[in-house]
Amino acid sequence: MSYKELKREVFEANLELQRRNLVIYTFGNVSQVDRDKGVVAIKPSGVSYDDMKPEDIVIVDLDNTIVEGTMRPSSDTKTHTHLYRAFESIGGVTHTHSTYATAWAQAKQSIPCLGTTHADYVHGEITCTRELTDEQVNGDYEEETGVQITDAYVDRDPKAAPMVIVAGHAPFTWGKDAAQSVYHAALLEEIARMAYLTRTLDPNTAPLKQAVLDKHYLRKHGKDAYYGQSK
Ligand SMILES: O=C(CO)[C@@H](O)[C@H](O)COP(=O)(O)O
Repeated sequence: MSYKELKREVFEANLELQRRNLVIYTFGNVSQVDRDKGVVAIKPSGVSYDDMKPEDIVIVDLDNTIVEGTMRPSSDTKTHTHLYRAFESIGGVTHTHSTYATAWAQAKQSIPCLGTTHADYVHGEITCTRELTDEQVNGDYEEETGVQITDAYVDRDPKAAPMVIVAGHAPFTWGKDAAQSVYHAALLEEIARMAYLTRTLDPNTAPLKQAVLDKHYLRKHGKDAYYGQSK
């Protein structure tokens, strides 16, 4: 894929964030990796979705050095590239501040699997990371945010749970490409909203039985399916 084609795909994926009401103003960002070229295309920092153009998308390498582009890459670039280096199966990353998923992140609570809608897409809870330590916050903050995410996946397949919420911050999702990472961000927001409303109706709602969770997840994705369909 040429840089121009990669930028176009990432540009369209970023616009989809706004179309799905997952962001306002300049919140959030989407990227996609080209592993053959060793580069990542990502949203420029601080640019509103209404003003953004395909040529504004910035190309960086996996060490965060700008390869092509005149604008500053997203402030979350180091988190994106950390995930690409750690999770070799992923091709796209999305970060939003969508309302319900961010509320669970601010409450520092993982989202339990309370129903089959959740189970169709995530094989278990949607994990909330540990809070960053003061040392991490005062260090390379964006890189350390990525570390908190990958630390939560030491014993977990990122394909089986392509969405996470960062304590005190907001969600990150991923997928086989930028478009699918946005699709997972939209699914996360809906699942987070359902879970919030469920627990509002009954704070003691028990998680879905494991047999039902397994049935729903595995019939859709199988054990080795690569994320399943994305539309
Ligand atoms: O997480 C944050 C801010 O907390 C970011 O997602 C901003 O909401 C968008 O930053 P840029 O991508 O425009 O630098």
